[in-house]
Amino acid sequence: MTTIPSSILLVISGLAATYVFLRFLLTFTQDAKEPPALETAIPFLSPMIGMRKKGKFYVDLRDKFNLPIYTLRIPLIRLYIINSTELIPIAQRQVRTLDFAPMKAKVAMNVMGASPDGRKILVRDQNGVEDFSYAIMFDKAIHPAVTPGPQLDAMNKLSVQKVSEALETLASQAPRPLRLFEWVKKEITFATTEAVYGPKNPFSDAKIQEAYWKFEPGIITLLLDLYPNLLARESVQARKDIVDAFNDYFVSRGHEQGSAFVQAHHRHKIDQGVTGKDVARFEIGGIIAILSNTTPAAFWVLYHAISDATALEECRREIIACCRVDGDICTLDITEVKASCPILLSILKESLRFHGIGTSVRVVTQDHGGMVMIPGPVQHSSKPAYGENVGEFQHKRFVRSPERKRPTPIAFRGFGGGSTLCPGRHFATTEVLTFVALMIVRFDFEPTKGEWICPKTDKAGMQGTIAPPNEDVKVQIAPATGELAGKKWNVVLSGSDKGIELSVEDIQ
Ligand code: HEM
Repeated sequence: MTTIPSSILLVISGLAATYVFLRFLLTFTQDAKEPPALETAIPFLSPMIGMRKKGKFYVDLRDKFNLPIYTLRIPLIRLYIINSTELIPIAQRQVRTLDFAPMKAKVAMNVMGASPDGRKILVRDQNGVEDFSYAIMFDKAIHPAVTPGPQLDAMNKLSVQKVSEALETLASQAPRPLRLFEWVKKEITFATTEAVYGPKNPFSDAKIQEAYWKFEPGIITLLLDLYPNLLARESVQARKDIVDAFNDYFVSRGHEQGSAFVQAHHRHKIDQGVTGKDVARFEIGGIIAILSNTTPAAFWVLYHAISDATALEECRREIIACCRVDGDICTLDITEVKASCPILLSILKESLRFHGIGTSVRVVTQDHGGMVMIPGPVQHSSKPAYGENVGEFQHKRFVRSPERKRPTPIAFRGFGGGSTLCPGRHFATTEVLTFVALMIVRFDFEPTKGEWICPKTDKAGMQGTIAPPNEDVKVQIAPATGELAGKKWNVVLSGSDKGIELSVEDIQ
């Protein structure tokens, strides 16, 4: 008979004792008033392992346990995860009990690399607002510049012009092959930053664009402060290059020729006492906000508009209906596109739903502390909210029609919601719609592989709210044939003081 060596027996009994202790700890430290704690295989540790699956982890837990809200216990912190769509507005209304400002301060300190003085500004109470007043006052400071009205129109007009110029250049090169994501990334980064930063835009230097895409993958390592100088060296160096370029920009007063948005952000920094190179460091947060989601969003909206023949035909038809032809000149007013192209807008929202990976996070400032999380993928895969075909990309899902059940608006988290609702949504949407509308009326597309194969997204990091594709899509583009072939394009934005419905907050 074989016997088990005593050392192995010792390890097994040690593990069993640890397991019993952890289970005991979980049960006896869980308050009856808290949402139920999930019975995970190894208390405290299993959730940490599961989180590697990112958004899918929370979707799997929703499907397995079917709870409206639950507690996940990981070492040192409680996470309260909201599944129920109805609970979202209730949680979002508790603006200071469930507060994003402390989290934003942490992001700002670590990711932007604030100096010791800058760190103090991020956490302090200024003018009696309360702690973290920098973050709390930020939204108010930039609000007029990004809300529908003349200031936003001015920034939108510049972005429309830059997108239109990029497509003019592309038209002069077509037919040609294109690596779609690489190209979209480059052109959208340029158009967006030109519109925001103006004629002295630091991103007009290709090296600074490259630096941003080197910086981005290290954001989470920087945020968690996981030895970034060792584990995210490339990112730290790239951040330094961006900060140097933006320091030159602010010192030479480049922002004074930029958008109302960059000016409002700059004024906020100065009013809060930010000085020296921190003015440039604090811009890093703004750069992440404007670039990280806009580029994958533009890619996916374009991809889904051109890779489905029916969607392409229907979308083209509604855009062509907005074109005014006068001799050789075809004029397209983007304000009309926004108002009269419901299929294109639906593809945009469906792309954000289908490829959305963002989670809204709030810090609990009372009782046991911890964090409340609203994972976007849980809402975006909800059958009660979207119906049985929730797993499919439906290009007309968001088009209002008597034949179709309207998706529950609260369950659309493409732009987040509540106090952290994306303030740049109207700007970003105008740019993406302009870009895709022009692409599909001006060009024809053939996948180089002979068929459209939708890239997977499971390699996406956690820094953005829309997953970029794992690999690029190669296409052959050619000038579009048809009634508008050979026309000269005049793209305008006549202006609007009304936004379009992009989140439930826009409806209320
Ligand atoms: C299609 C492109 C974009 C998408 C999908 C998007 C989405 C989002 C989401 C999901 C959030 C976080 C919401 C939350 O945590 O609940 C957010 C925050 C933010 N976005 Fe956007 N965004 C886009 C483009 C932009 C642009 C172009 C700007 C600037 C002009 C911008 C400015 C911001 C800012 C400043 C925040 C932080 C808000 C806060 O925490 O107070 N975004 N965005």
